[in-house]
Amino acid sequence: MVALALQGVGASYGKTSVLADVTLAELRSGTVTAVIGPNAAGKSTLFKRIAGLIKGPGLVELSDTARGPQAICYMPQDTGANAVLTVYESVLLSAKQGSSWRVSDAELAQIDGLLKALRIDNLAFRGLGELSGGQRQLVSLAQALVRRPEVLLMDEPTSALDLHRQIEVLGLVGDLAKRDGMIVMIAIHELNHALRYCENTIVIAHGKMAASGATASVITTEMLRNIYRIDARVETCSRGTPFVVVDGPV
Ligand SMILES: Nc1ncnc2c1ncn2[C@@H]1O[C@H](COP(=O)(O)OP(=O)(O)OP(=O)(O)O)[C@@H](O)[C@H]1O
Repeated sequence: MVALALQGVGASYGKTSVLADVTLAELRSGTVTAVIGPNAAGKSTLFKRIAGLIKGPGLVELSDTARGPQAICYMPQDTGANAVLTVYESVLLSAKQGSSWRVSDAELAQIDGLLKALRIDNLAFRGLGELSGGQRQLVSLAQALVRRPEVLLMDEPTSALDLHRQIEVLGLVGDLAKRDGMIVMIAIHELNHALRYCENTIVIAHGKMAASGATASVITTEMLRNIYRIDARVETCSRGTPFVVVDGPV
């Protein structure tokens, strides 16, 4: 079991500060948290700061974990495809990051299972350079999930996927979070997915945390007006799922 908390976290690029004072009470194992907010708000920067890829003020506190920094995996928005590798090789390479090169049958079985779960097993021996954008995104997901991180930071992981694949992937990630006790944070623009798949939501706007808490308490008419500058309502469908109805710009 792992827990993650942030205290006064910030980040700069050169002399320009783009993120400041992000404080977050403990996120717990098995939970999925949406990170939402307008373009250029600082969502990816927050992930890079949590993953230790950039430095800055404040504290990223990870509870005792045997795996140290390896416990955190950041899946970036754009993953440069190494065209030389096949899908299978790239996932295997990711699984072996930071460990010995000996490959066990269990690890091969894990990769096979993951490719099947993501329905890309048919692509296993295709070169990464031959894939569509959505297929590449699914391979990036496999590369992240195969590492079995304790904290998984996913930057717009479904942006290139069709609607069927989007809900399949978000459902799978939620199931794996619960099964393996992962903390998952997902930067996502589709607010209906946040409402449906993420128990908690953080709003980042202008490099600051504007709100955080249970998703239903964060995605409100008031927040949509203040942060996104849209007139909108959160309604509940006949099956009980909340969704955003947009009336227009403010
Ligand atoms: N490597 C960089 N060097 C300088 N500035 C950067 C760099 N990366 C991002 N920025 C700037 O930092 C700010 C926050 O960017 P970030 O990528 O964190 O936003 P975001 O919320 O993830 O945006 P989006 O929803 O558009 O992906 C932006 O103003 C961006 O231009």
